[in-house]
Amino acid sequence: MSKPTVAIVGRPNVGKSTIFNRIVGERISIVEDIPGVTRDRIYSSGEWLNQEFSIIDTGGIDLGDEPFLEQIRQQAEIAIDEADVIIFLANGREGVTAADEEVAKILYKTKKPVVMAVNKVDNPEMRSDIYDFYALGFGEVFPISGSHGLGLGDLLDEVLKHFPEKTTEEYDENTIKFSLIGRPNVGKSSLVNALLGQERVIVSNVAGTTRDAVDTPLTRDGQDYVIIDTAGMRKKGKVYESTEKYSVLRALRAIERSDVVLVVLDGEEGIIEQDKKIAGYAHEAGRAIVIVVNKWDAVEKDEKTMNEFEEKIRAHFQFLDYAPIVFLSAKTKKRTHTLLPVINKARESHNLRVPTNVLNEVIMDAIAMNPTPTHNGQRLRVYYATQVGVKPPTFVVFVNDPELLHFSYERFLENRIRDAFDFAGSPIKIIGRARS
Ligand SMILES: Nc1nc2c(ncn2[C@@H]2O[C@H](COP(=O)(O)OP(=O)(O)OP(=O)(O)O)[C@@H](O)[C@H]2O)c(=O)[nH]1
Ligand SMILES: Nc1nc2c(ncn2[C@@H]2O[C@H](COP(=O)(O)OP(=O)(O)OP(=O)(O)O)[C@@H](O)[C@H]2O)c(=O)[nH]1
Repeated sequence: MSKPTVAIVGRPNVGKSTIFNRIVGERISIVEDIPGVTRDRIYSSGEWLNQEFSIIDTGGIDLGDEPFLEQIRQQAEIAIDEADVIIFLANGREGVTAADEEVAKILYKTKKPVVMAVNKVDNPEMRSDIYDFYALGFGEVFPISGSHGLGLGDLLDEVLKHFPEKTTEEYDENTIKFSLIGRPNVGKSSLVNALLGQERVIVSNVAGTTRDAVDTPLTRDGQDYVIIDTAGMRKKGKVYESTEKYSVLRALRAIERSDVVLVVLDGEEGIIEQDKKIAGYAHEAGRAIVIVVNKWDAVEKDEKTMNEFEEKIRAHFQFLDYAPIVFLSAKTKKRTHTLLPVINKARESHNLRVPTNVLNEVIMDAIAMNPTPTHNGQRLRVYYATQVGVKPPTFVVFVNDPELLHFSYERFLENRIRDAFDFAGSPIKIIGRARS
C-alpha cells in the first residue's frame, strides 16, 4: 500500500531538517547500521494519529552549483512533483523575506494542498510575529518551534486533513510489483524493454499517490506483474532529474511501492561504492531482493568468471547474502527469461509463513548445537519463538533479556532458520523480546 507523502519546502535555515527529524522521531536512529551505507536524511516515514506517511526534506536535496534562488525553486518543484501535501516552512524571527515570496510563487502553481508553518516561534509572546505570513495567501498559518517541539501536533492535524482518500490497494494482491534500481547506465531501461519484448504493453499511467509515477504492467505465464515507476528510470528533462539525491529519492519511493527490488549491476564495469549504497537502501526497506548482473555479453569470460563475480558480490554486499544473483544481458536477451521465475520465488519467500512448532524445533536444535552466549556472567535464555509477520518474515524470539541477544547470535539463529526453511530472496527480521 502506498503511503501519502508530505514534503517540507522553504528557504535555507528556516529549520526544515529540524522539523523533519522531529516528525520522523526515533525511527531513523533505530535502523540498524550497515557498514558502508550512509544515510541521506531526505526521506523517511512519520506517523501521526495512527496514520503513516512518507516525508521528504527537500532542503536535503543538493542541487549542485545552481544559484541560490534556482535551488529553492527546484526544491519547491520537487515537492510539487513528489508530495500529496506540502508544508511550506518559514522563519518567524525574520518575517516574510524575498526568498519566501519566491517559494510561494512556485507553490501558487500547484493544486496540491499547501500548509504554511512558521518556525522558531519558541514562546507564546512571539505568536504575533506570524501575522505577516497570512499575506502569502495559504490560509491558516501554523506557528511552531522545532527546537522546543511546539505546535507540531496542530500542524500535523492540518496536514492529515489534506491526505487523499484512503487509497485501496493499487493492484490486485496477486500481482507482483517490482522495481529496478541501480546507478545510471547499468541498463535498467534496456532490461525493462527486454522483459516486455514482443508483448510490449503501452505504458499506462496508473494513478498512484505520485502523479508522476508510471508503472508498466506485464503478464507472463499467467502471472501478472507491475514494474514500478518506469518513468523514474527515464530522464524527463527537468533540471533536477539528474541530481544524485533526487534519483535516490525516486528510487526509495519505488522501493517502497515494490514487493521485489532488482538491484541492477553492470557486469562490464564491476561493482563500485554507489552500487553498495543503492543496495543498502533496498535491504533497509525490507523488500525481497534479486541481484541482477547485466551486460554479461560484454564480459570476457571463461568457466570461472561467473563464480568469481559472485564471490565479489558476496564480499561487497555481505548484508545481501540472501539475495539470488542472475547474470544476463538485456542487449542480447541471453538469460533474461531466467529472471521472472527468480522474482516469483523471492516474492514467495517474502510471504512465507512457517509453523510455530517446526520453528521452535529448529531454534531449540540450534541452541543445543551452539549454546547461548553469556555477558557479565548472565546467560542468554531463549524460551520460544514465533513468526509475527511477513513481507519481510519477522520472528519474535522470547528471551530472558533482549540485551543479551547480540547481533552475532541473532545472525546464527537467522542462518539456522534459513537452513530449515527456504527464504531465498527475502530478508528476515528477528526481534528479541523479554518474556513477561
Ligand atoms: N530558535 C529556534 N531555532 C531553530 C528552530 N528550529 C531550527 N532552529 C535552528 O535553525 C537553524 C537551521 O535549522 P535547520 O533545520 O538546519 O534548517 P534547514 O531549513 O534544514 O536548513 P538547510 O538545510 O540550509 O535548508 C539551526 O541552527 C537550528 O538549530 C526553532 O524552532 N527555534
Ligand atoms: N553490452 C551491453 N550493453 C548494454 C546492455 N544493457 C544496456 N546496455 C547499454 O548500456 C547503456 C545504458 O543503458 P540504459 O538501459 O539506458 O541504462 P539505465 O540504467 O536505464 O540508465 P539511466 O536511465 O541513466 O539510469 C546503453 O548504451 C545500453 O545500450 C547489455 O546487456 N549489454
